[in-house]
Amino acid sequence: MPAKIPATVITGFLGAGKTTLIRHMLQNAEGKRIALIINEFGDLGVDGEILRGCGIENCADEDVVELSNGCICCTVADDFIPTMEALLSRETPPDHIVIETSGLALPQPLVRAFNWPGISTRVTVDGVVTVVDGKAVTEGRFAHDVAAVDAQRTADEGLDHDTPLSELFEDQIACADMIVVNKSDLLTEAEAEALTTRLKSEARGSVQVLRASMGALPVDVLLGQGVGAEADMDARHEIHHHHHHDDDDHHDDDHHDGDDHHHHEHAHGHDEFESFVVNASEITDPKAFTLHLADVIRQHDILRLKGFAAVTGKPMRLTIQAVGPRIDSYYDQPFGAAARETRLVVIGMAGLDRGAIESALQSQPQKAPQPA
Ligand SMILES: Nc1nc2c(ncn2[C@@H]2O[C@H](COP(=O)(O)OP(=O)(O)OP(=O)(O)O)[C@@H](O)[C@H]2O)c(=O)[nH]1
Repeated sequence: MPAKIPATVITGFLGAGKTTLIRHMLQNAEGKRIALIINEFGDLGVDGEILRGCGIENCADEDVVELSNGCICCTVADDFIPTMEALLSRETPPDHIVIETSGLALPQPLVRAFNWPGISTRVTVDGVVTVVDGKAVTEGRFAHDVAAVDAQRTADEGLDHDTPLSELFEDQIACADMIVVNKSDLLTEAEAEALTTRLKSEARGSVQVLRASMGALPVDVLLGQGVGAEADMDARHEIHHHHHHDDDDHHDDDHHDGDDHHHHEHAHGHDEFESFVVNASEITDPKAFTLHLADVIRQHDILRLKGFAAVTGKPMRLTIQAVGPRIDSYYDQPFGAAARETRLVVIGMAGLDRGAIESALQSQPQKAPQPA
């Protein structure tokens, strides 16, 4: 029997830097044939576009597979398993499979899926890498400390108080074989130390915690962990229970039958989020536009905004990435055959004011204020 193909699961909250880390890995893969499976939240395939557009030699377009349904933990059977089977039955199967989960996915159901008949004999989970936005967590956004997050939420009447942000984060930590404290460039030495110590204490015992900037870690460190995570799920319990639990003791597990126990524990956190795509015309002033975006993000509590903008007079598309209040933008490649338009995916907690956000993003901001 041929050796099992190793698969690495890359998880981490929205905007932590999963795509950036994968891009770096592909650029440094040195001939290793890596197939990528991407599961994005929202229908704009930005991560797939970024990775496909990277022009990396080892990364042929056909090696980037996007799962069509938003949520990997609900669509394992319909979407993920067939995708894996198709990959495995290729004439030249990949040396390694890397799966990028959506920033809102729980990794546990995905890892469990590797125990499926027909999959378990051919693939094994080499390791689960959880990418953490070091800056955001240090600032207390989607932190572990549920009490602190809840206190913050309760203090801010504009926020829904009963949300699974911190649960998702903790589940992603609980499932990790390796935790990457990314965005270290934005942290002081002391902050990086403190966060590393804290994550080590929250994670399972054997877990490595590594710092990185722009996901730059040696490929040999990321891949080849050889853990076999799918056989070790008991150690990776989802540590959180139904998120209504605190409010209502009658929601305890006991009235659910055993089979749906795990399902119940997941509490379908992702239903609490929504995403949509906004199309807009060309923008004339990218600087003014990003300032305007920052306002819209703040005003509407948008968690993540990403996509491409067409800028008048520029043949290249402007990639825009916002994680909370921080916005990056850069020209990445010509539009080519794609329509010259601005397309942005917006992700936030359910209840976003879609109409208001759409019209705000579609309105052209005034010229950027001149520096004094
Ligand atoms: N300063 C800094 N920015 C980073 C770093 N890593 C990623 N970023 C930026 O953070 C933003 C989000 O990075 P992505 O790699 O798209 O994050 P992701 O986890 O794939 O995001 P989702 O797929 O939306 O969950 C981008 O603008 C990146 O350029 C880092 O180490 N330092």
